[in-house]
Amino acid sequence: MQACSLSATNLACRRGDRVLFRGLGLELKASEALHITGNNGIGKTSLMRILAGLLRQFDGSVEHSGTLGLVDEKPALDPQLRLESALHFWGGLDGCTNIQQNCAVMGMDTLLDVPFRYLSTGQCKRAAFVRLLNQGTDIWLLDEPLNGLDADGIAKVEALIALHCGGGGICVAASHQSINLQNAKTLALKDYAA
Ligand SMILES: Nc1ncnc2c1ncn2[C@@H]1O[C@H](COP(=O)(O)OP(=O)(O)OP(=O)(O)O)[C@@H](O)[C@H]1O
Repeated sequence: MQACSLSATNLACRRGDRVLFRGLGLELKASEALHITGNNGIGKTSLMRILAGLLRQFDGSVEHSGTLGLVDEKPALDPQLRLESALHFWGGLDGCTNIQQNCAVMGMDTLLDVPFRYLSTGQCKRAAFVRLLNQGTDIWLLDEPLNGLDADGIAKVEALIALHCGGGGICVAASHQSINLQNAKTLALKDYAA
């Protein structure tokens, strides 16, 4: 993995007529993790989408080196396809050769024949993490990564994050839930509320 970094300077976000936050800065280097906290509607998803380059900030700048992978509520897996085929569509583009192995890591290897649309909420979240593993990106942006997961799923995701950061990756997780992120910094979005 290349040495990665992620920083944001003086960020502001506006949705519709409302400025949600302003003056937000963060700086992460290889092996670091950040937990972004805040109540419903404060702007966590908006911030994650800005960091991912999917939403334009109102002010400020974001810089990164290394590849980005986002896990959110929309895993972009084709609901009409069997899980295996849906994963292979993206896996082919990502050049991933160990899709089966990543499915096993998330406990999804017995569900490969099931159409994606039939998966439960927690199974969809696990599939989203399989996709993230398949991508092999340096910087993980995780929006509510534990939503829908049972205790086993939570333990698996927390272990994956620890492994990712231990190997030089960066993880930013936005959640109102507590997450066991080793040595993580915390950013309370309310401190930047406009
Ligand atoms: N396209 C949009 N136009 C106008 N307002 C929007 C738009 N998208 C989101 N918002 C508003 O921006 C605010 C922040 O939404 P966001 O999803 O970022 O919050 P959040 O902290 O992730 O919330 P939650 O914890 O409930 O997931 C909300 O009040 C939401 O209604």
